[in-house]
Amino acid sequence: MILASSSPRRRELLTQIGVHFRIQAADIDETPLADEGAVAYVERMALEKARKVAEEHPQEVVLGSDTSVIFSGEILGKPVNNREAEETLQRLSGQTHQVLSAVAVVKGDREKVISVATEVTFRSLSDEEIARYVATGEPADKAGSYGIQGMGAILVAGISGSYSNVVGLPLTETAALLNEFDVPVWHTEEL
Ligand SMILES: Cc1cn([C@H]2C[C@H](O)[C@@H](COP(=O)(O)OP(=O)(O)OP(=O)(O)O)O2)c(=O)[nH]c1=O
Repeated sequence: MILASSSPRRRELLTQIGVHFRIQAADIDETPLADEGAVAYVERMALEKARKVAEEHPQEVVLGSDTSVIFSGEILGKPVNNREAEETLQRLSGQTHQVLSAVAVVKGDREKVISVATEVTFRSLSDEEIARYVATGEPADKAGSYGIQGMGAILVAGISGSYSNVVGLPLTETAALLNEFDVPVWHTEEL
């Protein structure tokens, strides 16, 4: 199968569950449509990434995914610069937000997409701490301007739901989806 992603996190997560794959990143326009809801947006992104690669490889199973942070009805993607990363973290400080990841699997004309939501609560962060965190560079390529798997772990007071979903790929649901397309995962084959 092919992972249609440039994200090192997704590569690690998929490896973690014993899936054999190769990588072909799909570059797509990630602009939300006017009035597009958060679930519709992440599912469309995941599908477009998977479809783009599947068109070139009609016989193969292709997985695409997208992760966004949702806070007070707004879709927060990756920050465009450090200033925006700081503003995002100031907004999320002391609050609960949703991390929404969609996973799309496409093989030829057959396609399926699911999405999973995880609630993440941040403790209160000082402006100084936010500035120090942004200066590490970690927020730059991450939805919501943080990485729970990295230094960002200590910004988090707690989560409700799937952890891997926050990092970029909900593993329980991904394994079930791959199973439907007959892609082996560790518990379906000898490693
Ligand atoms: C909230 C959060 C996001 N992220 C990352 C996961 C995703 O890689 C990224 C969201 O951007 P995405 O656009 O979902 O993915 P990507 O551009 O990194 O890779 P591709 O489109 O090629 O698949 O944010 C973390 O790594 N940790 C976190 O805690």
